[in-house]
Amino acid sequence: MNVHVVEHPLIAHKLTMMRDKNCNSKNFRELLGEIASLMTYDVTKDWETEPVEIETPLEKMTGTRLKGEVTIIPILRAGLGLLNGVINMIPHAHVGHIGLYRDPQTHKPVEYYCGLPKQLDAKCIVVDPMLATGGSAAAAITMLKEKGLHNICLMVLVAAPEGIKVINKEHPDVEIYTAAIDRELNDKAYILPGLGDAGDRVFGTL
Ligand SMILES: O=P(O)(O)OC[C@H]1O[C@H](OP(=O)(O)OP(=O)(O)O)[C@H](O)[C@@H]1O
Ligand SMILES: O=c1cc[nH]c(=O)[nH]1
Ligand SMILES: [Mg+2]
Repeated sequence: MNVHVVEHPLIAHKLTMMRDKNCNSKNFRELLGEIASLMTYDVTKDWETEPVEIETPLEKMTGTRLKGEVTIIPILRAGLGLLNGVINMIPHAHVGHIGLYRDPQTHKPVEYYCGLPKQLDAKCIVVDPMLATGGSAAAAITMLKEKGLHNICLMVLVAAPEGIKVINKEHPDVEIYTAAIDRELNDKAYILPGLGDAGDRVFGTL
């Protein structure tokens, strides 16, 4: 399976605080951003670098910088909750937006926005806290590929086994990074134990 569970005591601690139904929107947002920054460390750990000539205050040296362009793509709305945490770590990244919501009856994603930077060779990190049925992330990745973006990974906070299977089947080239793999989906396609509706908790629309 193409899935990495990013295991770290700080991530586990913060995610548990977020799952608690008494965690308010302010704390939920802050914790989500902090976990996104911590996860970025793992997502980028094998990224290619290149040498760069610089001058310290004392002498010239050959340093290291990330090679190539980077684009972060939050899936609206909830994906916006991860954006700042990732871009704080990669401040030169471009940002694209994909707007999708799940139809409450069919649980299928409905597209309402797609705005992407032009850098087609960029490494893309698609971010969304929840991978439930996998429909939204799979549709977002298909949209990126149709626009010519092919170097794609997916960062989520909580994944259901069902969603992981869908991404692995429809997009076997895409590595998934998640802070946790939960048990299952309920009959409304919510993740159990999960953390509820991530968008509502980020934006206080409960
Ligand atoms: O894997 P799936 O079954 O597609 O479910 C996951 C999607 O559902 C949530 O978005 P939602 O539709 O609630 O939109 P929102 O972010 O605007 O709240 C979540 O943020 C994912 O995008
Ligand atoms: O558990 C879930 C499933 C889909 N979307 C959410 O925000 N939460
Ligand atoms: Mg939602």
